[in-house]
Amino acid sequence: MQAISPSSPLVSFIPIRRRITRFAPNKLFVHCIYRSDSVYFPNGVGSSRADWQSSCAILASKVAAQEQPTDKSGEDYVNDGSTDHVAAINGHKTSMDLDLVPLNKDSSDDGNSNNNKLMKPLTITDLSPAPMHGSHLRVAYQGVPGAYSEAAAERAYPNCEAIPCDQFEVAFQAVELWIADRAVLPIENSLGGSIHRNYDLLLRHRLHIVGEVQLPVHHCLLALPGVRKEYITRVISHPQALAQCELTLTKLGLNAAREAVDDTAGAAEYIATNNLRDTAAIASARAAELYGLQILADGIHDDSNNVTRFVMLAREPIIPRTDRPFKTSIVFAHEQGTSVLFKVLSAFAFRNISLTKIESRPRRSCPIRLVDNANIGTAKHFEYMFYVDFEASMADVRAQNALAEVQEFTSFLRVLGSYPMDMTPWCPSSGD
Ligand SMILES: O=C(O)C(=O)C[C@]1(C(=O)O)C=C[C@@H](O)C=C1
Repeated sequence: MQAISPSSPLVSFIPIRRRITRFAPNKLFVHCIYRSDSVYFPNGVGSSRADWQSSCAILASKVAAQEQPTDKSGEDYVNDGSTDHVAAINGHKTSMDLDLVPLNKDSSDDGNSNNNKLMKPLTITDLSPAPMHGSHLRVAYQGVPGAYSEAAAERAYPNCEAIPCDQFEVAFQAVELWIADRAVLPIENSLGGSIHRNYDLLLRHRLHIVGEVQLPVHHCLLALPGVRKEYITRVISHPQALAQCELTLTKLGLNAAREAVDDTAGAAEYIATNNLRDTAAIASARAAELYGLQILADGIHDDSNNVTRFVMLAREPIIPRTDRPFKTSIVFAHEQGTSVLFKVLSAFAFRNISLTKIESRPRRSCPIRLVDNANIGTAKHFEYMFYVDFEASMADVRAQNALAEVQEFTSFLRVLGSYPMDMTPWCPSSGD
């Protein structure tokens, strides 16, 4: 496949995706992305943004406020206060594209009302759509086409319209503003660990976790066609991808500096756009194909069990069930910090509820607690928010009782979501 470079335009002005980027407070811009002879690279290393994209719509806050849908699903809308509601994108009313229950419009539209066509009553399935129904859903992810997050969005919601966003924060806002229906974002990786930014954003925003996807991640070392390993002086990729390939990069004997960029596919795109013959990217085989790069080394992650867990986010929670394995994610804090941790965790242990993950993050509203002891001095304790995932549904009475107890020991408690566990058969990464 041809590289995208100034001398070899691939396809001129064929819209391939919408990409969302945040330019200014209170305004979100949705861009039609055009693949022309130069390629946009987010926030990075020598971008040529203007050449590659053209603005399709400016979503002004006043228009949005007038047209904001007033149906039930909009009532609970909450955002962080930094952005306004948006109701129309490129002429489409955003609420119409959601997977809400379809209404029979025949009787009111043409005057030939057909009284036999009565609306079907709502069922529990309408209220709690299965998370795998992806068609017509617009799903925000961070990165550019070819990113693992795009693959995760498509796995979570097959046939969805995957919408690239340049930052995690933008993906959250896209859902809050009804530009997207869901977001699919990485939360932890089996080798690289937690994606802390998304833990912090879960707390700052009001979206609900409605599902999870565990994606085997198969990394390749990519470079321009004809480039040999010996020419490489720099390897660029997402920090997580660099961490996941750290040992293998050393074993390959590359004498190369490592540089972090926004996403793996963006790294591949950047090399292609700027015709860099001394730089390699860590990215997927699909990114190699999309941006016309060759695979210098295949499967360079340090362990074949390289899996990233993504969470699926929505404006509304799903109704928890007990007929299949569910997981629940909570976040809590206490003025006495770590001293209550044992009591909180014992609420789950006594009920035989397994914890699958525990993470702590700085408590930014009061990061330090001072304890004065006149004789000895002042102890400075760091304060944390604790995130816990446990294996039970909120419909399970054991989980309800455990949380009632946890509430007694904490000053802050929020359920981030109760959602079906990813139970797809184990299939370690073997090439994408
Ligand atoms: O850069 C990408 O391709 C991403 O989708 C991001 C991301 C991450 O944030 O962890 C996702 C999966 C891999 O673990 C590496 C990078």
